[in-house]
Amino acid sequence: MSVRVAVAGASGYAGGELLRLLLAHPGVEIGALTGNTNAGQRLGSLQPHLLPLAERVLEPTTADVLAGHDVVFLALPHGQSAAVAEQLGEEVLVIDMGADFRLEDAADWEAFYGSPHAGTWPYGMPELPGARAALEGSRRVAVPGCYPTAVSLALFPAYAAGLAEPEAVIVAASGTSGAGKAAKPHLLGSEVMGSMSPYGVGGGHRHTPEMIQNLSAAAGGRVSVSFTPTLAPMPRGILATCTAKARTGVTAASLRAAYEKAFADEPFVHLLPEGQWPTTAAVLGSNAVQVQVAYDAAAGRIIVISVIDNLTKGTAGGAVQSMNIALGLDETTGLTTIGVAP
Ligand SMILES: NC(=O)C1=CN([C@@H]2O[C@H](COP(=O)(O)OP(=O)(O)OC[C@H]3O[C@@H](n4cnc5c(N)ncnc54)[C@H](OP(=O)(O)O)[C@@H]3O)[C@@H](O)[C@H]2O)C=CC1
Ligand SMILES: CC(=O)N[C@@H](CCC(=O)OP(=O)(O)O)C(=O)O
Repeated sequence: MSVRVAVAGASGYAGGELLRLLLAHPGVEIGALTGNTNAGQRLGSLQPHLLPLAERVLEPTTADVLAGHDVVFLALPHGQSAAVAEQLGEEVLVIDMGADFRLEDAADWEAFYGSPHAGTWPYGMPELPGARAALEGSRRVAVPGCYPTAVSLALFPAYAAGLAEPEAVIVAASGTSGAGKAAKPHLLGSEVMGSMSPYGVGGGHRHTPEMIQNLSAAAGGRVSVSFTPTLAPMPRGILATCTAKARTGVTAASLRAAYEKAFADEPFVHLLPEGQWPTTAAVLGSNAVQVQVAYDAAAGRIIVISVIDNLTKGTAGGAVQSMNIALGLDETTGLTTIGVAP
C-alpha cells in the first residue's frame, strides 16, 4: 500500500531534498509538485539531480492542485503555510517544513516573526521526551528548524537528567543552503567562499525561542539560551557547539551515562566513542545526528557538540521521519544513516 504525496515548494532546497528522500521511500507515490515563480517549469531544469522526476512540470501552489493527496508537505517560506493548510481537509496529513506552527507562545512568534501566530502543531522531533506519542496518528506536523534540531538533540539529555544549569551558550556553524535558494547578496560565492561570518548576534535569531521551548520542556523549568549562528563556506551541514554550567556533583562519567541512556534506542542519534569528534562531512545526505559530550572540569561546564545535515535531519529527513510515525510506518522507512564521503 502506498500513500499519495504532494510537495508544495518543490523548486526550493527543502522541497528538493524531500523529493530525493521520497524517491527512495517504498511507501509513497509522488503526486502534485508545486512552485511559485517557477510554476510551469520542468522540475529537471530546477532540480537536475532528481532524474526520475525530470519531466514533471511544477503547478501553482493552490488548494485545488494539492487536493486528493493523503499527505501534503509544505516547503514554503515562513508565513505562507497557514493559508494553504487551512484549505486542506482534516483527514489529510499536512507536514509544514516552515516555522509557522512550531512555537507554543504567540508572543514569541510575533516578536521573532512579526506576524500573527497561526497556531501550534505536534512538533516533529521524535527524540524529545513525549514527542513520538504526540506524532502517532496526528494529521498535522510542525517540522523543527535546522539549528533547533542540532541544538535540542545535543542538550536535552543534560537537562532531562538534571545535570545542567538553566543557561545554555551555543555557537553553531551552518552551510549556506540553510538560507534557501532565493538569491541573497551576503550569499554571493565571492562573499562566502574562504570566510566564516556571524549573523543574528545578540539574541535576535528566530530559532532562539524554539530552542528555549525545547530545552525548557526537557528541564521542567525555563532555560535561557544565548545563541550565535555563523555561516560557513560549505553547501550543507551544521556543527553546533553547546555548553552549559554543570550542576554540583556532575562527573564526566555521569554525563556520559546520561547521554548513553538517552540515545540507546534512537535509530538516528549516535553518541560517538570517547575521543572522537563530530564532523559535518560524516552526516552529509544522511538523517543521522552525531554527538559527542565532554565535561570541562576546570571550567565546570558541559560541552556537547552535534552535527547534522541541515537539509536532511534538519528538515526533509525530519519531515519524513515524522510522516512515518504519523502514518504508523516504521520510523526509519526511506531514511539512511549512511553519509557521503569524502
Ligand atoms: N534550507 C534549509 O536548510 C531549511 C529550510 N527549512 C524551511 O523550509 C522552507 C523552504 O525553505 P527553502 O527550501 O530553504 O527555501 P527556498 O527559497 O529554496 O524555496 C522556497 C520554495 O517556496 C516557494 N515559494 C516562495 N514563495 C512562495 C509563495 N508566496 N507561495 C508559494 N510558494 C512559494 C518557492 O517557489 P519558486 O521557486 O517557484 O518561486 C520554492 O519552491 C522554509 O520555511 C524554511 O524555513 C527548514 C529547515 C531547514
Ligand atoms: C544559514 C542560514 O541562513 N540558515 C537559516 C536557518 C535555516 C532554516 O531553514 O531555518 P528555518 O527552518 O526556520 O527556516 C537562518 O539562519 O535563517
